[in-house]
Amino acid sequence: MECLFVKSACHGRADVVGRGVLGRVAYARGGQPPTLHEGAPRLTVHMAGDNTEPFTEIWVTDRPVRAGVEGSLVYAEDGDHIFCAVRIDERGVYQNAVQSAYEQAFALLSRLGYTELFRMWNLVGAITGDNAEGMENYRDFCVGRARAFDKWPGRIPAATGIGSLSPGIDLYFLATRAGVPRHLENPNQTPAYKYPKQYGPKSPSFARATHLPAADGSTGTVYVSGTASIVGDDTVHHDDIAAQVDATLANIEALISPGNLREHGVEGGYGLKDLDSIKVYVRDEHDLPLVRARCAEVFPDHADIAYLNVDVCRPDLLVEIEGIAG
Ligand SMILES: C=C(O[C@@H]1C=C(C(=O)O)C=C[C@H]1O)C(=O)O
Repeated sequence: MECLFVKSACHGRADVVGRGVLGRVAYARGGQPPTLHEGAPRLTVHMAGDNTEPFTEIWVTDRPVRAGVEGSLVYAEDGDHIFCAVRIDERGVYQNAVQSAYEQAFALLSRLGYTELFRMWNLVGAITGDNAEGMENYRDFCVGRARAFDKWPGRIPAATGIGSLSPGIDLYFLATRAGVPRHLENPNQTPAYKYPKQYGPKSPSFARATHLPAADGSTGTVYVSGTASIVGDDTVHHDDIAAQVDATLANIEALISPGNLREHGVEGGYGLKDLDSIKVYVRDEHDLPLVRARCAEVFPDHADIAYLNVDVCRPDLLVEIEGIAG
């Protein structure tokens, strides 16, 4: 399985043609709930604006694909991996709907035998705005997700929890039955699931990264969660975008370094030049040029990299970066 970013509606990219599609996520200027489109799940999320380019993230495979719909979940599987997407429409309080969407996804993964959830994306409208009861939408979301994980026998994987530009919550997941993932923490950050109560009644359920082993015995793939300028559990470098970018990059470097992988029982290691499928979330439009310039310096020229001008999960975070090392 491989992730590709296609910059326009064009289907002509050579590395997509003729391959199976497990899922498409269109980062677009409006949203659409997931459906089956050309035999594969397609979710359209409202996350591109006037100053950032829409693109489609495509999960491709060389194995035969079987797609399906179950309740509000849309999915496709290839025997090794499954992609699954669901949308939660706008409502006053999200936690019950989030718990139920996660539980339905978990039930599907269990029934089809993809018991190793390794990556999830949570795209939350008005993420730092308040719900109908005055609780921040992100905290409300975290309550529902945590309740679902309390009952899930598996481990908590890598994730992104980020703002989107329309109300409601879009979720998509990747799980596997090939190989055992290892979920990684960052030596410089408090595990998010242990954040103190000041950040919300239920801590965010995610790991800093998830490692999937390779079939050929090489280091394998590290799915890096959305990473920001947080040290311990504190946001660092308030109102300083350049310093927040550097702290974010330092966090990613520490996370995927040989030393940290070894701590988690994984041989090998990566640096920023090994990242691909990179998404860079920037809160304030006026910071885009600086962030683009810095990312162009540190990430490989050949990497797929997309910029999105959206809110981050804490009001004081100006930037967040995710990617895949391998
Ligand atoms: C930036 C942070 O968290 C964000 C929120 C996440 C979530 O709730 O799933 C996952 C990673 C980040 O997108 C952080 O706490 O460091």
